[in-house]
Amino acid sequence: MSAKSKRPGTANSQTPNECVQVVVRCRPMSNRERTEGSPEVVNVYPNRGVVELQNLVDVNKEQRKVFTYDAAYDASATQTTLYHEVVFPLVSSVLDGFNGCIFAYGQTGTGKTFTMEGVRNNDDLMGIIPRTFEQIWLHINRTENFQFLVDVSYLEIYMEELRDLLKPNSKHLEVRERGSGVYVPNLHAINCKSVDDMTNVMKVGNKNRTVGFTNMNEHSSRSHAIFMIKIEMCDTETNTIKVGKLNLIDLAGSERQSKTGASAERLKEASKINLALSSLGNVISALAENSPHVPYRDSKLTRLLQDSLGGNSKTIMIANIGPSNYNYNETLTTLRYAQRAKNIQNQPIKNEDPQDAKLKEYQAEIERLKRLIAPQQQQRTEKLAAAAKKRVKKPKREPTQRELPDSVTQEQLQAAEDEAESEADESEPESDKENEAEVAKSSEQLERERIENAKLAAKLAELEGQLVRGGKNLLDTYSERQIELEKKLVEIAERKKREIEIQQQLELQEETTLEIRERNVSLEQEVELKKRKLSKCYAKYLALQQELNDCKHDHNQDLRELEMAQNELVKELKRQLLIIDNFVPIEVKQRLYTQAKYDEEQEEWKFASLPLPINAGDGKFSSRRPVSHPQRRRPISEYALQEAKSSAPSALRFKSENIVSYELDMPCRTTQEYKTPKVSASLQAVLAQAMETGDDIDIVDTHTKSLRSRLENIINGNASGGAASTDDTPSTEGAASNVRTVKSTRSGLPSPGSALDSNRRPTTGRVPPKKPASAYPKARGLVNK
Ligand SMILES: Nc1ncnc2c1ncn2[C@@H]1O[C@H](COP(=O)(O)OP(=O)(O)OP(=O)(O)O)[C@@H](O)[C@H]1O
Repeated sequence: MSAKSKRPGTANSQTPNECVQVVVRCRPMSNRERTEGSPEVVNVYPNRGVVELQNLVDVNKEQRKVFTYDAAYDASATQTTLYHEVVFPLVSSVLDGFNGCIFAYGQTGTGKTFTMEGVRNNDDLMGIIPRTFEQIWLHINRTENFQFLVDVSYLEIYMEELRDLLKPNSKHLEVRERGSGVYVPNLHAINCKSVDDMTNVMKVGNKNRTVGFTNMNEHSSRSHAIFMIKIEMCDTETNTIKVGKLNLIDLAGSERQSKTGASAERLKEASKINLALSSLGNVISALAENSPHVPYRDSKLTRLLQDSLGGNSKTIMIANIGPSNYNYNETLTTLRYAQRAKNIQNQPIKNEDPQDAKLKEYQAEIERLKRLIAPQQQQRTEKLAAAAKKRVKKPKREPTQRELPDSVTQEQLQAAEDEAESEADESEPESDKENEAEVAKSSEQLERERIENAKLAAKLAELEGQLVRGGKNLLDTYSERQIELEKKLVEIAERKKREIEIQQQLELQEETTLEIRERNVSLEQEVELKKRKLSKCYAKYLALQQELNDCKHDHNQDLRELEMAQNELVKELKRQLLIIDNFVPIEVKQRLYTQAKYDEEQEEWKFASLPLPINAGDGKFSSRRPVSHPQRRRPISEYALQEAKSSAPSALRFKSENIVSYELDMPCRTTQEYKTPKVSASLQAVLAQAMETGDDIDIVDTHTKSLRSRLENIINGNASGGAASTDDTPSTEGAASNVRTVKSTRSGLPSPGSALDSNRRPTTGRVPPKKPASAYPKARGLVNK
């Protein structure tokens, strides 16, 4: 059944939802535990409702577990304290027409039976059940203008079977459900009229209860026992009825086979007990988690507890635990279940004017019987009178024994008979045989009616006897002082309960305050941290901005320097080109152009060595040097490069190709010192025009183009008389570009006629994609002669 779909009560008033009240009770150390030297691991703080469990089993786990409950009792708590503080208010509610349930839960041998029943014939050690008897009858005896009907049943669930403890041989019992809740049809109920009646019922039931011996407990309950008290109350002034039901449950203890030393039979019992308890645990969990499905139907126990857990009852769970480390795991399980049970919400209802109240039935029956008896008595009296008149001679009749239990009715009857007889005596009619027969006949009829009447009266007396009139024996039961004492105890209990609640609230508030304070502290720290981060970031930002400005400044400076360098280079280039074109003989120029080669690796122009004559083997020298791999450059190692640069004698072999680096024997001088020729005015104008570059050289393409074209013009003009360009010989334009000795990456200026000569260094400073290989390894500067 769903926890949300609460069963409606029958004409009852509903109170707000109420959580299951959970109380933990820790028993003292047993003798066995003491002798075995098992340490105590449970600390109870009764004024805060707190239980602390120390973990000595697994050092890796949390050392202390703290649980908070509605109330917690240590070994020193007395039965009286527990009753007045926990149970008394609940029983008062039951006497006000509510359903109530108290159940003791826990491991075997932790004191469930001790808590519920206590020690017999010992006022101090008396448990909850006998104390409720006293409270109930004290209430009944105090309450005037009320009629009470108190019925008691006692049953047990043994091996998942319901057994009537008051009628052990009764047939198979079942749990049923109806509008007002779960019930057990055919369960024997005994009407009680006093504390003694109830105590006797309990004793009879306990005698029939299944108890066994285990290692953990000498008198271990092997069944779940449920003592049911039903109190029907009728206000005789308003004629309203209310019903209170109280279930007092002593569960069998959960146990471990290894610890209890269970025999085959005990094992079977234990498995059933554990099954029912685990289904109770499942129900508690499902209710605590507000699950849509609550598995009440998994066991008889949970079906019977359906109203008490998540139903219409006020419920108290007493979780019994032991203090010893030996039972650490079981104690932890019990405490956890108890913690969960705290979240179960019930919807208690007040059973007012229920349709199925026995008291109502009884009252109706009594009325009916009274109505039946009264006219019959009247008739009888009249008949007796008439018969007496007719009687001539009064026959002396022995008075029959009155079976009527009701003294009032008997007196009335006696008076009527006496009256009739005296009347008959006074009139003294004459005896007549006919009359005598008639009288005898009517006497017989009267006798029959009288017997019938007596039966009805007996039934009436029995019904009336079951009903107890309230406020009768108050002074017999308790003195005024005792009542006063009782009230004070309840007051104290109430105050203590409030104290615990306040203490718990205080602790909660302290925790919250601490949390807030911690949060505040952490927020302040966070702010401080963020401030520091922010100032760091700002400093970084300023530094970066400065860096950016510096970079910009440097960049501009570099740019200016580069422009200046470029200008210088262009000027130099122009100068050199002019010199070459005007003063270097064409053949030399051609040779230089042919030999000039751009070294990609060293990024500079170099003169390729002239091919040496090679001995072909036949005594003749071949002009061509054999190529190990045609059309490929001979690889030059880093070592070779280094050696070529050094002046060591061993380095000669690496310099072999660079003929330019050899010192030549200077020929005898055949020329004269150069004297500046007299340049004609027109030539000077041409030179001046050629050297004219302006202060700032624009590196934009158009400008470069114009410059280039001007240079080309100069070169072409000067070289027009030289050798004509062929496919095999580089053109003059190509030669002009080959003269460059500056690193073109630095100048950034594209060489003139770059489109015509593949040997020229590309304008971008990068090697252009290779063209299809020609017949000669141009890359090495080799040309067909
Ligand atoms: N609070 C207590 N003060 C003193 N003795 C106690 C207390 N609780 C339990 N005991 C003792 O511990 C023993 C076991 O208690 P009890 O039989 O009530 O356990 P139980 O939980 O009902 O066990 P089981 O589940 O096996 O029936 C008994 O001898 C009982 O007197």
